[in-house]
Amino acid sequence: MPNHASPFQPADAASQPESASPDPQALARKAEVTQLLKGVMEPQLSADVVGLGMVRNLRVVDDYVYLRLYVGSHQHQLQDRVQQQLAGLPWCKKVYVQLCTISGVRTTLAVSSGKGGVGKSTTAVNLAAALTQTGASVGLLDADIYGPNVPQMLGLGQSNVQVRETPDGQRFIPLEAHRIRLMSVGLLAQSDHPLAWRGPVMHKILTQFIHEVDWGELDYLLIDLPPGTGDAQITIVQESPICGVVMVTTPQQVAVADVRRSVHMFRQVGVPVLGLVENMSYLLCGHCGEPTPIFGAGGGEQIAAELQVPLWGKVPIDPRICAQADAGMPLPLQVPDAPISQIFGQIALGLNQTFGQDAREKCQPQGMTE
Ligand SMILES: Nc1ncnc2c1ncn2[C@@H]1O[C@H](COP(=O)(O)OP(=O)(O)OP(=O)(O)O)[C@@H](O)[C@H]1O
Repeated sequence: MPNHASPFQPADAASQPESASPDPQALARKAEVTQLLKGVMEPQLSADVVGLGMVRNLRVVDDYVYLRLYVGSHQHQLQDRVQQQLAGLPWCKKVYVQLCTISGVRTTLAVSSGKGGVGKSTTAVNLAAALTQTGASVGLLDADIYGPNVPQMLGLGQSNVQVRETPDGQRFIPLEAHRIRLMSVGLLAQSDHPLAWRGPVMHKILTQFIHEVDWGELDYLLIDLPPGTGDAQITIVQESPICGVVMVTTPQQVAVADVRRSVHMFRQVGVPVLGLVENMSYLLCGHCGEPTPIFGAGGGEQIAAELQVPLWGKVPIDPRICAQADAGMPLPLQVPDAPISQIFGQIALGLNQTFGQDAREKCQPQGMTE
């Protein structure tokens, strides 16, 4: 069972990069605000809003405080709590709290990797499938502009995106396969053509994708990020209420440096990295069952220990993964007792203990349910 007991590392909104040259008074006030915000607890997660990475872009300009609060659809009350907590600041004329949320979505998680081709989309799809098997409602946003393969992996390769007019403007309607709701940047492009977007266009399209999809009610939204730490990842991370990252790597030593960079990027913006999945850890011999470490060994353990991120699972190489991806059927749904299905099942249960129904029941008075 993955260790989800304490997935949140201490984060300090005051330590985020300053955009302007630091003014000592503003810095002192920002530290004061951060300290106060550490007193605002999220009851289900038993952690404060700063440690959870919910407070970002905190700025103090003269006597005014500005911040963004990244929350799930069930956590809007934290906006009032933050306002109340900061109401007593003697020097503060007004606190502006911008609520950043995705309508209907409780928990947004990112699936990320330091480099391409390590199995990030495979992890996202199989984890989404494993989560649906726990009874959760799950959406998958394929934001990998370099290789948007998720529609194919769910058997939705050539589908068209429908748009609905709403009083709040246009909304994309997600596709659905195997009880997973899906939206993908790949569905915007002609097949076989690259998504050749320059910076501002890419920023606009990704932002639209995050905010203009009509997901309905979701327990989990998984975002399959593009690999690395470039513009696209930063846009997505800044625009979405990601409350944690699942980091995917391979056992190879060369993958470790990329993971390190990626983890530091998330920590810099205050987003907690919850766990590490080491993919392609070994090949199980079809005859004798002997594991062979094709891509080296030890990378996952090394980076997990160094960065203090729990290693949630070591996923073997299994040819059925490729076959099921081509067939559009996630392995946990087709072969629930395959080792890979079991590993993702355990990770899904662990996530539910932290974010799901299990955790909600724990923090409610006896006998009450939502
Ligand atoms: N554990 C595994 N066993 C066998 N094949 C795997 C495994 N994990 C991934 N693959 C295969 O490796 C290839 C790359 O996987 P995937 O597309 O998930 O990687 P990615 O990190 O998302 O890549 P990209 O950065 O290009 O989006 C795919 O063909 C996939 O089916």
